[in-house]
Amino acid sequence: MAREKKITPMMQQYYEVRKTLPANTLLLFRLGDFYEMFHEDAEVGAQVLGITLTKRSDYKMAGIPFHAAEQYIGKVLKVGMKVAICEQVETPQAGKLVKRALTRILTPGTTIEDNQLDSQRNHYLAAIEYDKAGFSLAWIDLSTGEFRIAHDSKPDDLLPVLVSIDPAELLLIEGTQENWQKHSHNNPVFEELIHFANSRSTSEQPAFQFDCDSGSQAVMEILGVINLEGFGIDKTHDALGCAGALLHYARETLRSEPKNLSSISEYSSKASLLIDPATLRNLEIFKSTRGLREGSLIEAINGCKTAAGARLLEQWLIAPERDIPELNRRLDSVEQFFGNPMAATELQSTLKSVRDIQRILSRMQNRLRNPRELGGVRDTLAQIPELKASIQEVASADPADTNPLDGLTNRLHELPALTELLDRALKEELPSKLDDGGYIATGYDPELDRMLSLTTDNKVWLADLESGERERTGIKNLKVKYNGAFGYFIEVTKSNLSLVPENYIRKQTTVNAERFITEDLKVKEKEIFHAEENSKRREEELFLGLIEAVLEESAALKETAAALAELDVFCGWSEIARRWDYSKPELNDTDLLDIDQGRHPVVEQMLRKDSQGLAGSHAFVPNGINISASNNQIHLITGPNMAGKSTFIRQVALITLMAQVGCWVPAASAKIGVVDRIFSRVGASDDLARGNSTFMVEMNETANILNNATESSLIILDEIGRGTSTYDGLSIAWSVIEHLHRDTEAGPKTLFATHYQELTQLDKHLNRLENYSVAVKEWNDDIVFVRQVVKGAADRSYGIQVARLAGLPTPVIDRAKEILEKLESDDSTVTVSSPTPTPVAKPRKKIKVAKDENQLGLF
Ligand SMILES: Nc1ncnc2c1ncn2[C@@H]1O[C@H](COP(=O)(O)OP(=O)(O)OP(=O)(O)O)[C@@H](O)[C@H]1O
Repeated sequence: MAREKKITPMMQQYYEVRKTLPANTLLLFRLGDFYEMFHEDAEVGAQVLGITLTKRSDYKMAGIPFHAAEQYIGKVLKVGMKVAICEQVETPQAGKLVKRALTRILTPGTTIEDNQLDSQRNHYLAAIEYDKAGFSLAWIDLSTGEFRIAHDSKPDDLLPVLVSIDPAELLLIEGTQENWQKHSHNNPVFEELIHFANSRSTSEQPAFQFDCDSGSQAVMEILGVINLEGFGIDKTHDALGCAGALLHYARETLRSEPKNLSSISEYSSKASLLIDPATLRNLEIFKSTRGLREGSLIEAINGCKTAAGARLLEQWLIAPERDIPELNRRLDSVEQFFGNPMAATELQSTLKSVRDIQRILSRMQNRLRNPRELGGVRDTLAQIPELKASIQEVASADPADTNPLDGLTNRLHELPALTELLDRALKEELPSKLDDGGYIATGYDPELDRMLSLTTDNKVWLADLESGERERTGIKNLKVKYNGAFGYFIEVTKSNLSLVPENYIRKQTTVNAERFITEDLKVKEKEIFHAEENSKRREEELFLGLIEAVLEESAALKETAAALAELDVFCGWSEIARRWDYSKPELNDTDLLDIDQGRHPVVEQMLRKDSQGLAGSHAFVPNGINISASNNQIHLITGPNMAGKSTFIRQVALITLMAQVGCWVPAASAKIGVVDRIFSRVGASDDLARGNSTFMVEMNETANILNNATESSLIILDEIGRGTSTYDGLSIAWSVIEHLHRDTEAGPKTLFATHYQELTQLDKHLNRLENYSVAVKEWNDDIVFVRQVVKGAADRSYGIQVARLAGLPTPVIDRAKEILEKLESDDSTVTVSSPTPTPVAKPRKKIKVAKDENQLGLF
């Protein structure tokens, strides 16, 4: 029989904690100066962190030094796992098991530590519930205190915001993912949700945690209110269940209430410009198709100098507006800085010294405090008077009575008493760790000064002791030293031992020397330890007092931080507008989109970069558009490959979006009738990983557009139908256009780029369709791209010329020309001449318009 193994009390303690943890969690168990992992955790941890796996008696172990823990924890969170921290919560005593407790569970969505967050991006934890009542959503950023909910009967209307917030972690009711899988067959919403959940850390929680009543109660409790009317939210709001689940999870992981939540707000899809997930990807709003920030719209229009500014810009892009007064406030604010470049530049350079108050405050409220961040509050407050004065300079240049910047200035609080206190209390240079001590300025607290002078006196006493003893004993290299194990001692080298006086008490022998203490030194040592302990305790007390003083002003500080972020976005936008020659768009509620000399914000910057800042042959060619839902609703755009069709239709969508976040636009002028949605079907975004063929994706996206577009929407469609056979594709493209045109007075504004020449005939039949083309010049059988959008259809497609430009071998080009000629002459008997295969598609025939019925016939 196997001998029963004895478990040590410490390991017993370990197992007790381990069994309470959620799945996918590594337990870091504090043992002295190390966090240790045991058993399976050690194996996983060693692999994820690249550290050594060791074996002690019969279990595996892996450890990390406690002072370097943060960077290791960051690595674990990055792979989507959680980390539980079990700390020693009392001073260890020899022979006694030290008390330990779980102090924190760090998860990808709830971490608030500085070096585990991307300072430029919001960091959300989201909860979703999708049932018969509709789609509910709540999200929270624990690092800033932002807390929002949303409910919609149509999930399509909330997918845009869900995908845009891109949460680090997702909470779902137990069994949800299995349920989604069951319903996913040919249902794009479920497919999108499954893909969304699979691409981030997801935790399924018991259904009771999503209960609406208890959620509502929990939200009111945490915000300290008896109803939610003050936030414009009904107590029975369907998404309060999700909000409750978030709070429950936050409490579990922080091991205490989140203390930095002071408000909750509702996101309404009705008040926002909605951009469905496919369009967000296609238009490369938050990242390029290669998955990078570089090449995205957000990168092109980010001129922020502070992290909080960059995060606000992201928030505005997450929920673009339809509210014209709010958009005008932003556009007007940019104008103020645009007109005063000197002041704007000055403001921007001052903003560089502003610290991230939103996140610092959130950490302070949740017990993560350090002297350097406290100093950050001081340094930021010190900038406020100067910032206010600079804004006033800008604002006073405007003779109007009310200035768009007034509201912003009023939200910047100088807090003179707090500023003075922090100035007086803190040293200039501050440590990042509380334990390091030495952060309170001399003269702030007489008590601390007295304790510190004792320590200084003691150091003098020790120095005096060394020189005095050297003289008294005649031992020239006698030293007074200190180490952690023995405290203070006198060290004498072996060669001088004969000179050691009688009152020295031998303590330790080393290879070359003997160590001694004396009665006096022992007494002094006690005094020194006592004084150091006292001064450290006193310093921490004072630190807590200062934290209290900051937290008392948390509401004003929060408001100031938010205003600073706005200021940063406006200044950044004004600088971009100047640098790239943007103009202020005029927003209205008509059905018109009128852009004069528009440019693509990202391609324009890329071209300039490629030409190392020089204009000329690499300069972007501007193009305008005038399109309205009730007049010329559909623009059919033809033109050769590479001519610039996709770029043009995308730039129209991007300019509209930019105007609806309040940013100036790359155009000579723009009048934008506010749109409710932007849809796109652009490019071939293969989705094989999600089990869909290219054509299936194209049709899913098209179906979504046809089902959800309204007269106030903007649609850009690029080569619909090209993923299938010519006739099928043409027929689909044709009927899509007919459907969008509708028999009514107006329809969604649509830009339709195509290579199907046949469709250009549709203008004879559909009175709100106009033909446009991107012009090229022909020169000796070659083509030159001029990138200009002109009225009228393109006469031919020039595919073969473009293929030659791309470097296709000459024999292939010559043979292609031969085949094309035969096909165009309606001769279906193309001679087979190896190695070029016979074309499989039937030759294309011309479209005829059946004159008498006003109907189109294909054959
Ligand atoms: N207005 C413009 N000014 C300068 N360069 C442009 C402009 N429009 C497009 N380009 C350049 O031309 C390239 C091709 O443009 P785009 O992809 O829009 O062509 P396309 O007509 O849609 O081609 P295809 O039909 O093959 O998809 C772009 O990558 C861009 O670099």
